[in-house]
Amino acid sequence: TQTTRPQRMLAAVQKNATRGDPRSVVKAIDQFCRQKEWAMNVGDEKGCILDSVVTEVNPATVLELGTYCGYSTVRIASLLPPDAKLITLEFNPHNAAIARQVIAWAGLGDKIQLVEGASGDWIPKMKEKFGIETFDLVFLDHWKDRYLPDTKLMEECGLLRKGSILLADNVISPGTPDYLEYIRNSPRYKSQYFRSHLEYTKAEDGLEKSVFLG
Ligand SMILES: Nc1ncc2ncn(CCCCCNC(=O)c3cc(-c4ccc(F)cc4)cc(O)c3O)c2n1
Ligand SMILES: [Mg+2]
Repeated sequence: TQTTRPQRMLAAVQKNATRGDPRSVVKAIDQFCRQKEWAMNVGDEKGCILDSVVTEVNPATVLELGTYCGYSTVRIASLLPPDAKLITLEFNPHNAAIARQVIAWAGLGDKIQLVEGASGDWIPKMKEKFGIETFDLVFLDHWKDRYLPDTKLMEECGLLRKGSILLADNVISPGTPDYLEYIRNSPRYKSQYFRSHLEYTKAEDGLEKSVFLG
């Protein structure tokens, strides 16, 4: 029977990456997506910007919205300090199953908690279910029309503190116009656009980094 793209991506990781070596997992996925099949990972170019933000913030608590196959999950977790925790939300059970295996291959299972479900359902439960006070860094990479409502939800649930960083993928392609409008005009955020390209292509895309001012 026909395999899925996430299954073929996992096979490429298991074939070409070294167990327990997160950067080799990232490299194997990027090679697969450049040489074999495009896939919606943040990719190597925007991934370098992601790396620099993670390194600068050095977060103890990270929330990722939209795991897909775990590429950015592994990329972020590979840079976290020893006791840091990354919670990643994925509602597609097939993608979640693939991501768990990618995360396991990278040897990062003890830093990452993958939760299956929709952001709108889980954000209000973060404190009670995971003992989270606030997130130091949030990576938004899920439904593009959920970036704004989920940001407002995180504010309402008290999950952001003065200095929390939001990093949003795809603000140009596919685009998140209502989120950009809000975050760039709100007195509660200081935003910065990092211009780049849509993963594995020449099309424009970029990351929007926003600091919550409290
Ligand atoms: N609420 C909730 N909670 C939890 C969840 N878990 C998953 N989801 C649903 C997420 C579905 C995938 C989201 N990602 C994208 O759609 C995406 C698309 C492109 C792209 C595609 C075609 C083009 F021609 C150009 C660009 C590029 C990207 O980098 C993207 O990230 C959830 N939703
Ligand atoms: Mg994306």
